[in-house]
Amino acid sequence: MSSGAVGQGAPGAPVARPLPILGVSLKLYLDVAATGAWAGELAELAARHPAVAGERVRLFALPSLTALAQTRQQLAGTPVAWGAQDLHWEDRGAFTGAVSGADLAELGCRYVEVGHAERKRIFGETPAVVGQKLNAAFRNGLTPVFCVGEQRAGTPELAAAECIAQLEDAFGHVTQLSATSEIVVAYEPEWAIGRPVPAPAAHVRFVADRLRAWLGAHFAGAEASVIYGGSAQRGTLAELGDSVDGLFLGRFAHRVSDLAAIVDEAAALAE
Ligand SMILES: O=C[C@H](O)COP(=O)(O)O
Repeated sequence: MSSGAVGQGAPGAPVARPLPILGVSLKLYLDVAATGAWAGELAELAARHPAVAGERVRLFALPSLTALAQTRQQLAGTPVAWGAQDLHWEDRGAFTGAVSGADLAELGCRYVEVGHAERKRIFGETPAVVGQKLNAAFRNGLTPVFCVGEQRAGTPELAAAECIAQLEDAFGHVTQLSATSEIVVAYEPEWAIGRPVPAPAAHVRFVADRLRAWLGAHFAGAEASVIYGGSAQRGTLAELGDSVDGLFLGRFAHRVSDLAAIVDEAAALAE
């Protein structure tokens, strides 16, 4: 871990409790036109739902890169934030096809996803690459949605240890935290992504608790949230309660009516 980068707080110090957060990654499921229709409905939901309009529940959307500029136009002026699903670890240079965190910040992105299981498994991102990308997010004032999760189903103790090792590995590359840095840790067991149902609630609660404790010891003073992803859907947040700060949604938020029901669950938790 880089000296001075983290560990500003005393071990066990409480992390500031954030508002419920619901993030949606569209991955590469929707084309540009379908993303436009979805974002339009999302903007309407934000306008009519009192918990979103009143900013008691935070929403963010991560469309595919080609739909990002359009999504920004549709969500500008709403309480819904937007961001990207990936970034490069350098901001400028000869990096064909790469996405600059500086450009994402210029496009008004608040969030950027780092270290998703699919980036590691399909695109071969190593822990060092993930750590450098985490640093690039902080450097550019973006809030990383930092994904951690065990590869195979097992005990919650082993899962928590694997996730914390991923956090420690990545934070070893972080040199650019500031007093206003924020992080969202998305706990996504790899074996629960793309399935019909999420991981068992007791498993998620145990791991989320350990992640919160780690953040309390190493990221105190900054806003840190732990959200759950991996086939999260209607009913998941109601079951998890305040053991998590929200959800990272995929397929089960493609219908904005389903997302609205999940916003209701988050609003109930916020009260
Ligand atoms: O990015 C989102 C997560 O990987 C969850 O996706 P999923 O709910 O479709 O399994």
